[in-house]
Formats: sequence, C-alpha cells, structure tokens
Amino acid sequence: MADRNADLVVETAHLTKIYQNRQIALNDATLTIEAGAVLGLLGPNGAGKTTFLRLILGLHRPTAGWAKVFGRAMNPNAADLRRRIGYIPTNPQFPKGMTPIVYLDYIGRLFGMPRDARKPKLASLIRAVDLLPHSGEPIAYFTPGMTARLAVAASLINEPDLLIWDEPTHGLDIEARRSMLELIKTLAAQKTLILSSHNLTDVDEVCNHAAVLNKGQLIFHGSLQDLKGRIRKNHYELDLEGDQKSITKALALLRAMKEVLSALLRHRRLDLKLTDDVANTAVLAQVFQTLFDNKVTLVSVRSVGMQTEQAYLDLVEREESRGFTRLYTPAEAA
Ligand SMILES: Nc1ncnc2c1ncn2[C@@H]1O[C@H](COP(=O)(O)OP(=O)(O)OP(=O)(O)O)[C@@H](O)[C@H]1O
Repeated sequence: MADRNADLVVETAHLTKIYQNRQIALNDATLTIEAGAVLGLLGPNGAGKTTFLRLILGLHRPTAGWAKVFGRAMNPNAADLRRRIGYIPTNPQFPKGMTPIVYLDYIGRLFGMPRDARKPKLASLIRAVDLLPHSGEPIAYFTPGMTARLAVAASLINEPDLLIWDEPTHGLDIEARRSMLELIKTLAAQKTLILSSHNLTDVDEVCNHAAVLNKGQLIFHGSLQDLKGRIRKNHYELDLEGDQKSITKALALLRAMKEVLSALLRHRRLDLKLTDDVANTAVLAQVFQTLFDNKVTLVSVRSVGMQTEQAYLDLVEREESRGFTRLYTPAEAA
C-alpha cells in the first residue's frame, strides 16, 4: 500500500507555543499540508499565525508537540531543511544601500551557490518579478510593491519546494497586489504554498485550502470548498420597490412566518435569514408570493454567503460564542 504520508510537505501534531510562560500563542495545532496545496492561513490579529509559521520554519522551538517538514522533524538546528523553504516575513526589510542584483547575489552566496549558477539565476529572477528596470537602483528608493517583488525573488533563489509567505499582499496598492496574486498563481502550479493573510478576497482567489486560527486555537483546517460549505446558507438579500406602506405590511407578514429567522429592512434592501434546515425554495416561494400580494416589486435577489469572508466570519463568531463548551462537554459538566 502507498505511504499516505509520502506526499505530506508539512505535518504538525499538538503544536503548542507559550511565550515566556505567559502568552499562549498556539495551542495544540494538528494539521497536514499535502504537496501542491496552496493553503491560506487566516485569523484575526494576534491569532497565532506568525507563531505557527515560525514554528514550521524552525525559527522557534515548540513548547509542546512537533512539526515535520518534508517528513523530517523541524527544529532551530535543521538549517538544511530550512534551505528547502522560501520564507517571506511580514513587511520584509532589506539593506537600503544595496541594489537588487547585489542583494540577491549575496543571498545566493549564503546558500552556497557557485558564481556561475548565481548570476544567471538572479538575472532570471529579477526579470520574473519585473524588476529589470530597477535592478541597479538602491533598494532605499523602492516602493512597497517593488520591495515585495524583491522579497519574492529572494525567497525563490534556492529553488525551494515550499513557500511560506507571511501576508504577501500587505501594504500593496491595487496594481502591486494584482501582480503579486498573478505571481502566486504561477508558482502554485509548481510549489506548495502557505500564505498568511488578512485579505479573504486574496485567499479566495489563489488558495485551495484554508486553516483558521483564533486565539491560538486551530478552529478549521480543510479545503476552501469545505470552509464555504460551513456557511449559513439560508441568508438572502432582496432589493424591493413599492410604496412604504406596502413594504411595511409585507415585512410584518414575513416576520410572522415561522421559517423566517430575521427580516431587516434598510433602504429598501431586505436582509432575510431563514431558519436552518428549511426547504428554502418552498419558503422563498411564499416570501415572493407575500411581496406580490402586497404589490411590492422584487428588483433583485441574491444569496449571501458562499464567500470565504462570510464563512470565515461565521466560523470565528461561532467559536467565540462556544467558549468553554469546547473544553467542558455536557457529559463532563454533569
Ligand atoms: N516573541 C513573543 N513574545 C511574547 N509574546 C508574543 C511573541 N510573539 C507573539 N506573541 C504574542 O502571541 C500571540 C500570537 O501572535 P502572532 O504574531 O503569532 O499572531 P498573528 O496571528 O500573526 O497576528 P497578526 O495578524 O497581528 O500578525 C499574540 O498575542 C502576540 O502578542
């Protein structure tokens, strides 16, 4: 039988980090990342994303649990393993006086690349990240977009199979962000990527897997499709037209329906939530009939959700409201 773990690029078990015996930054995170995955690491500020990435990189030692990369245990001494990873921290900084050519050459030397391999490599990287016109300029004059592209080039110099990029689109304008996303899509065809991000639209566009951290707790890990599948589906937005009296009357009737969880009207846009597990087509038919009977015109209707952002917010919100129930199940509490 084929080894199920052979294709795992990252594997963590009960990975835990407590800083200075005070701050629980990551608690018991167990997950696997397969070769070829593009994983979006999501979570509010302080959720533990950077801590998680730094543990995978072996830049921190775990307080408990372990991380394996390419099937081998990662730790601060595993420099050879780290060479197979291309890392970009949040807001990468570079020596301001160097030019991209000098800097990339320096990084290549650190990786032990011979000169005749270094030169063509850095030239092709500079071209790939679109820095050719600026290759001789001091980094001090670079825009955030140019700096981000230089970081990408630096993270690729050693031809790593795994890329770990912490908020790669942070601080970029629309054009620079677009070019970064296109670059990620190209790389995704050849490498495994872990991208930490606050931008759900970016994750939606380039990732196929997601992991969600909240207060150090891994609250979701799976495909992006799965994450979206967890969304509360019975949520709609209806744009209405009609006189105020008719709309108010229709609204009262809708609110009286037992299948309607909430019906909120704002500027003729009706936010309608139905109870879980109802046959939504039947209930919506009833909703439309009620509007029609009251001479309210339906201008448009759309299903809210099936968006990563909505799914993510639902997940974090539900986790927040669950609180202690995660630890104390009813059986234990009794
Ligand atoms: N070196 C450290 N010493 C003490 N506490 C730390 C250290 N690094 C991080 N923390 C704390 O650990 C928690 C998780 O931080 P981390 O930077 O991993 O979160 P994050 O999800 O990356 O946040 P952000 O999105 O704001 O970058 C936070 O409460 C943070 O203050």
